[in-house]
Amino acid sequence: MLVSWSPRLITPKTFVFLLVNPASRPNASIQDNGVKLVDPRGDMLEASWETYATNLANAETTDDFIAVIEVIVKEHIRIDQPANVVYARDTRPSGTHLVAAFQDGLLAIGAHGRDEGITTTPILHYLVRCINTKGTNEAYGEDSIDGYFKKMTTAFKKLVAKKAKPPPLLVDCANGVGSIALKKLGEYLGPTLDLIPANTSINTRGALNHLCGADFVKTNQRLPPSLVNELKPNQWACSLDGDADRVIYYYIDDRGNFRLLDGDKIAALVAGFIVDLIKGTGIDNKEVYVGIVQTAYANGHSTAYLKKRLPVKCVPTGVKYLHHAAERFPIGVYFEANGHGTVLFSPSTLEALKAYQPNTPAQATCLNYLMDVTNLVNQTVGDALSDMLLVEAVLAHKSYGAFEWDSTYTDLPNRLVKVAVRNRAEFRTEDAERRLVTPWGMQARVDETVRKYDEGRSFVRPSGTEDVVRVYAEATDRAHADELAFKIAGIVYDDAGGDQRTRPKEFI
Ligand SMILES: CC(=O)N[C@H]1[C@@H](OP(=O)(O)O)O[C@H](CO)[C@@H](O)[C@@H]1O
Repeated sequence: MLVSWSPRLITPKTFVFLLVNPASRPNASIQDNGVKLVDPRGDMLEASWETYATNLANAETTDDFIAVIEVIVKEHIRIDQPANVVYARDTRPSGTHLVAAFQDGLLAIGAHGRDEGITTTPILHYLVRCINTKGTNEAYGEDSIDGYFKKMTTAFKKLVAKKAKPPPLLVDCANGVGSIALKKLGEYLGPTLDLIPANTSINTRGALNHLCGADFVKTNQRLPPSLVNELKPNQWACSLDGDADRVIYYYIDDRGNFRLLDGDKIAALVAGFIVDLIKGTGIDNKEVYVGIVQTAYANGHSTAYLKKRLPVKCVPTGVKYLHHAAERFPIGVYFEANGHGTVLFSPSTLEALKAYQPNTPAQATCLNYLMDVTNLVNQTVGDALSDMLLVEAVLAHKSYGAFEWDSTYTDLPNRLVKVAVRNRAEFRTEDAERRLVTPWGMQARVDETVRKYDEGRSFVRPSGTEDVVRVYAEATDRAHADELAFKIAGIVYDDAGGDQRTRPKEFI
């Protein structure tokens, strides 16, 4: 619904009465002095009529309207001052035009802009957190790109100081902005870790993510062709994605097989390390513990492995869901199987760790390492470079190679396919996207098919980023996982397919 609203014609209170229908938005209630909202996490947000009056002339829809209020109130935004916007771009040629248009927009509304040039998504998130927390007791760091690299590499160097030097690391930069950041990272790391960049053609049109990058490796479950003659057996390597917010590891085993070490494997490795450090500190505080957040795409064996050891929560696909769920744990480790994730330490956990007095030198060492981990991880968003250093630090601590890490648990073979359908809005899900509500009857057919496969699991969900429906399937062996995915995709296609380009025999 589009609503144009002029504050001169209608009072904000009437506006809210008109738009916030308590029946459709049971989490909003009209009060004498303003509006009360309860966000999905149960936080109570309040806003006075004055706040509405001064700010909401630009809100066009009910959802915009509510979202604006929620952010203003929750983040204590000073609405009487001009906005301060930090921006940057990636390496795509379209970036220059987009930035120019964006700068015009800033000028038009009288906002201050700070141009950070070409940099990664996670670095931009880092800068915003630093600016917003400056001078508070949650100050995150120095608000500069140098500050980002210094914070992360100082922590990494402390973590690995007494460990054997890790072997040189081959890093596929997806021909994206990660290659610029990786070079800089190498300068800050010095001799601590040798990084060997691959796929760094940032000026070649069409090269971004082409036959390389985290998504290529995860989806195709094979090496980027450019690394085929580079990677030696048992040497591990990693791939960043185009804006360097995800990372995937892999290696070639003794028998020449490609082995993926994806976001689930990273979560298991990192969570195990943090749990060991907490135990090592001797801290006797039931409120300091690790929880895991995954999506339905997490491999069934990773979920089983983790559930035996830690609380595990499954949320819908998308980092916003994972991040918020992880904030609810004292230490929340969240990773999508595709390699996007990080670790969040709650403010009270950080306070407890800072206040804790260890009793032995060994406990003090563990506590220091834990604090180094809090500085190494980018707690604002998934960050390929920070996650990569974290993995390298954990491997160095555990004296693990790729094989030992891979042996934590064995992945179930799995297959992800996509189906173009008439209208993906027909697909509605529940239970963190693991079950279909509509089209009516489809879930029952999926269940009936899945039952025929040992350790079979499959789910169907509409993509949030592409006009397709995704089908995921896993089973005890490769042929069965492929067959199950193919059969479920067939069910989807028969009931709702509409595009001849994705007939079942062509599913990818
Ligand atoms: C199966 C898969 O990898 N889905 C991706 C993809 O979402 P879809 O909603 O599946 O299109 O893009 C998201 C944004 O990058 C990412 O968070 C998510 O993991």
